[in-house]
Amino acid sequence: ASASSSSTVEDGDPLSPVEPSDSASVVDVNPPRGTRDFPPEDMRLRTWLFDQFREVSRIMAFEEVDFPVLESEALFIRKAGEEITQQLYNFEDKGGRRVVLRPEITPSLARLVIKQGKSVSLPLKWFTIGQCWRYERMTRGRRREHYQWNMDIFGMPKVRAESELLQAIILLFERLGITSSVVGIRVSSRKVLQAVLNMYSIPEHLFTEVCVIVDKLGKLTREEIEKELITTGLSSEAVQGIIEVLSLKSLPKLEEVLGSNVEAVADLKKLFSFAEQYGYADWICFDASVVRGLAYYTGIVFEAFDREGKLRAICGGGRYDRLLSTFGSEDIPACGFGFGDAVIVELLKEKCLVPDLSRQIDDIVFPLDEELEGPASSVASSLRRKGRSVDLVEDKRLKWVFKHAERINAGRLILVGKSEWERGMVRVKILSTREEFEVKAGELQ
Ligand SMILES: OCc1cccc(Br)n1
Repeated sequence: ASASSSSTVEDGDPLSPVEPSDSASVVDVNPPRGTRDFPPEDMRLRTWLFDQFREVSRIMAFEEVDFPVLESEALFIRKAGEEITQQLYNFEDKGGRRVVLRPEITPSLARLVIKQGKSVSLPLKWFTIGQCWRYERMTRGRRREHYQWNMDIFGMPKVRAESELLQAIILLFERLGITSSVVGIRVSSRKVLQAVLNMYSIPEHLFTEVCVIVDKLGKLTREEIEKELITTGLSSEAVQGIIEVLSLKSLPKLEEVLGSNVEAVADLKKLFSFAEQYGYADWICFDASVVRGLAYYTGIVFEAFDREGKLRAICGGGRYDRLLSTFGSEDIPACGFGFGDAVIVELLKEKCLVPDLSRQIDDIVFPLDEELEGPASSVASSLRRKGRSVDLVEDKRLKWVFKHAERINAGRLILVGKSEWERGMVRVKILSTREEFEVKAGELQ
């Protein structure tokens, strides 16, 4: 979205007139609306979280990939009325190209799989962690960017793919100290809705639109959902039938309603039986109301939620077997999820599960006066070349240095003093034990 030249832009916040740089007023030091800075403490938490994402991806034998945040707008033009495509952060670049800051990562994955063509051996298991954007009117004060961990499997048509992705999500929760009593994962299949629409002979072309509407169950009232469904042309009998089936939370009941030979039932039964074997059955539950809001899902869908119901979905995903053909390529069965960096942090903070991530520095090197700044450089350099983290401090009073050592949890204080240096020595203080001794500068480890 580009800022207009008039006094306000479409999201209502008045544009401050651009001040000449020599004016008294300071530039606005806040990041753009809806975006975040990551000062060191926040960055340590983000890095720790992303390290957990990476470690689970490694354990699951996935390969890391990456894509530009900037993508062609064409990758995201879909007609199903999804929120994500109605909030595209789109603009025209200086070459007249229609581009976006990507709102999700799956289409980029699909694009690369198509581009790689026959050179990739299937199944392929790829993951990435990347920033995603939306242009949302700030009236709702929601963020415009977040980071998403995505794991996707291409070329695995059976529910093994969904079972693998569920294990990845559950391994992540367990690494964070979250148990199945705190978080659950609702699982269903869009084939449930497909079967219901078939029961009412509803035309295929309405399927995606109906999915996007019923995904708002829980956000809109039942009446609003029914009204939107009727608007798409469904009979009130069909609407009632859909709402009734989507309120089911028992797989045996679903089997009663749809019959045993419906693909949705077979898939879900297989998935729940695998879950027992993986040992994560207590994490997942069948809930027919789960459809997820992305147009391209075609099968099993799932979303993780906090059992207290205070937060938005923690992550979500599903099968999308026909995405590639929407880009003009031959379809490859695929399945994946997106896991955002914001809701999970809210949950960790609420459950006091954020680990101690304070700074840890091995050594502080401090010259006791100016003429020792050179020798302090060689002491610091030799320790760093041995892989130790060293904070080289000067022009400070010793009192400040001790305070600083505490602040950054330094292991040792290496004091470079004149009399010691003349004897080829430095003074070492172990900060945890207050133990102090001299060491030959050349033998410092
Ligand atoms: O999950 C929807 C979404 C997409 C892009 C950016 C943000 Br914040 N949220």
